[in-house]
Amino acid sequence: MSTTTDLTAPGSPDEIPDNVRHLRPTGTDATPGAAVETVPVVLDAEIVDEDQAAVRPVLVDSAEDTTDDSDWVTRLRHQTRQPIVPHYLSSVAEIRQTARWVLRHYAHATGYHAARVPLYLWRLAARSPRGALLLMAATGRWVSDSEGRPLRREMALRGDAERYLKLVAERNARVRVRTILTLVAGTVGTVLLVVLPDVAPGWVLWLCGLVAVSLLGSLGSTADKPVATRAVVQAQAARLTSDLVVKALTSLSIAGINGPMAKNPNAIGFTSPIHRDGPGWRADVELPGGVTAADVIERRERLASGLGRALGCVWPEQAPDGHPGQLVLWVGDRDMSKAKQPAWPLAKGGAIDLFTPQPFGTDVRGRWVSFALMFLAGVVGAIPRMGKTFTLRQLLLTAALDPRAELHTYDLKGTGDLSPLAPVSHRYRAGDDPEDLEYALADLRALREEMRRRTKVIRELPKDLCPENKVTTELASKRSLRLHPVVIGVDECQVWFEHPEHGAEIEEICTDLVKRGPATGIVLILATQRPDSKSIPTQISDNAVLRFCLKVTGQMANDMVLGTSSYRNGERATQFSFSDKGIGLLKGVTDDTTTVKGVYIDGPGAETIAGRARAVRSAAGLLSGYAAGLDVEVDEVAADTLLPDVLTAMGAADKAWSESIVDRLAELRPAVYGPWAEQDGKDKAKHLAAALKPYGVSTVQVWGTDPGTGKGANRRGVERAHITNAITERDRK
Ligand SMILES: Nc1ncnc2c1ncn2[C@@H]1O[C@H](COP(=O)(O)OP(=O)(O)OP(=O)(O)O)[C@@H](O)[C@H]1O
Repeated sequence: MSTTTDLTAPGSPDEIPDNVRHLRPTGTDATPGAAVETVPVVLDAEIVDEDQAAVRPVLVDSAEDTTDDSDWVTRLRHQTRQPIVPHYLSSVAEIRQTARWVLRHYAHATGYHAARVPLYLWRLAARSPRGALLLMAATGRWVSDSEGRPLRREMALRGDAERYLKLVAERNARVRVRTILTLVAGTVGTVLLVVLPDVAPGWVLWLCGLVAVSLLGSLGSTADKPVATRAVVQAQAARLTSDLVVKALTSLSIAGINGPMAKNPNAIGFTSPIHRDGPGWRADVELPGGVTAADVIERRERLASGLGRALGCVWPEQAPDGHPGQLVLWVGDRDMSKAKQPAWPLAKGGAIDLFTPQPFGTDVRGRWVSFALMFLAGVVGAIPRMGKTFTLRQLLLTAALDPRAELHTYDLKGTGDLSPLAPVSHRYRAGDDPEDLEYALADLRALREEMRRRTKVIRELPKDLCPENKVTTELASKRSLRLHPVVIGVDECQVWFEHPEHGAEIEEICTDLVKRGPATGIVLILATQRPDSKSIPTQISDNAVLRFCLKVTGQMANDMVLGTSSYRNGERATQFSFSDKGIGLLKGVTDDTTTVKGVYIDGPGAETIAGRARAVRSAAGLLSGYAAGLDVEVDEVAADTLLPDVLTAMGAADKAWSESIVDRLAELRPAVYGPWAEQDGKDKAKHLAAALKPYGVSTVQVWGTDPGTGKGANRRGVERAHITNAITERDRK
């Protein structure tokens, strides 16, 4: 119900009732101690009706309001208009969701009580004797006018004979009338009891009996044992009041708050009344000048203590469009980490399109947060055991549900957390053994080549097919163009970047993929438990669009994942507790940085979803690579980079002996070409000739000088022009 408090009469601050706090218009510059123009608004009074709709408070102009017209207009401009249509009626989807919820709620309640009717009848029957006794006792007290007894005794004790006699006379008259009424009612009742069975139909008798038993049974029930139990148990969450918010904020020991509060109890302002917002309360707080929302966010734990709520219920945020001193405090009815999350919409259902937003997680208000996985590169960071791998796995499962997407899955921790994705991955490796690293490196090189090919294809496409010079869902569906989404997921990516031998090259390729990949349909998502500049090179983290930061312990790690200055701007993943598993700050893919809880999908759950994704791919003939049992050995993958490697090994020469090329190749990539170089000269040449054959390159006789003997000789070798022609031909295909 809305408030009925009358606030129309302005008065001095002393005259303002307790339940009124000063509402400071948004954007007011509030310097400590400065006279702040404020508007009283009812905050503590009940402002929410049963269906939790916020009702406009009664706003009253300040008594000192002598500002001129332009001030008045400015103030109006700064006011935030509340939506005319309540949130739950704001769109067809919301209306449908609300209607569905209401229907389901009442259907559940009806079913619950209907199933318990026999139990309720039994309870009523069992309690009716007690009810009958209580009714008789109450009737006896009423007839004997027992409520007047204390008064009569008082008069007798005082010796006030006149009043006593008056009271006794009144009592006698009352008792007489009530006795007659009781006798009449008793006689009518008895007659009805005797006569009714003969004259009334059976159902009337049953109905009368039922009504009598129900009434007596209800009378015989006690408050702690009601006849009907609750169909829906509501979480007991006390209402958030301005006093509570102010008390909690002053308990944070922030000098910038406590100082001004000592001088002016209204130093903390509210830019709009506290109201219901989803399953919780929202307070829009204007902090005293000099205090930022970040100062409060940093002390979330103490704030929760001050509010007397579980930590998982208290979510302070910097107001999205406000100044740094504006705080949005959302206090949920239930702990976010324990509240039941709705079922992930992608857990069931068919194929999806990665170019359209897909649900990722729920925000603190329990609403789905969605974004499209295409055109971004992502970084997921957290301290261990907070849900980083689960998040990456969920993102890769989302990708798997688009049958066109080619997955490259790397679990560098090697525990098999990403193994559910193996049946849908084009490339898959778990572990960080040297051969795993070689495999990944070869794949990355091939991906860079693929990205180059894609940029060329996109550049040459007609403008009407590719107006934005980037892949579209239509282009991705054209198999002949080979522009399908490529999603690379790497868990514990620091293993790659810190590798003493290949780290630099991997970093270089990943930076290229992060910068140029998204437009060509290549998405790279990196997860690390140690977000620092070594684990995720700055070049990469700076260019990532999607950022999801679960609990971290310091400013540096926070800014590594969320971007420079995020911590200073109040985006602090340090605020999460150890129980906030799967909860993090999501940045870059939604309008504002949002606290989001990812979906909990355990191993078997992930296998089921991946199984579904595989079935769709299989039906569409889109299983490839590892998933199709066609994974390649490191050597074969390396062949993809063989031609550019040979060019590098030849340096500026137009022709070179095969054995010299093999020796330089072995220096370039020992893990791949090292074994080739262990053979003698002729075998080295044969090995290279066999490797080049699939590319249509033949070796030729080349005149050169033996570095050992210094003598000239004719040996098998490679011509530079043959290699460059083969590269051109391969790219053209
Ligand atoms: N969205 C979620 N909701 C609830 N619990 C979750 C969620 N995500 C993860 N968890 C819990 O957190 C635990 C740790 O998750 P995960 O293995 O992803 O952490 P991690 O950060 O990758 O750890 P490590 O660094 O050791 O690999 C999981 O076992 C799971 O119980």
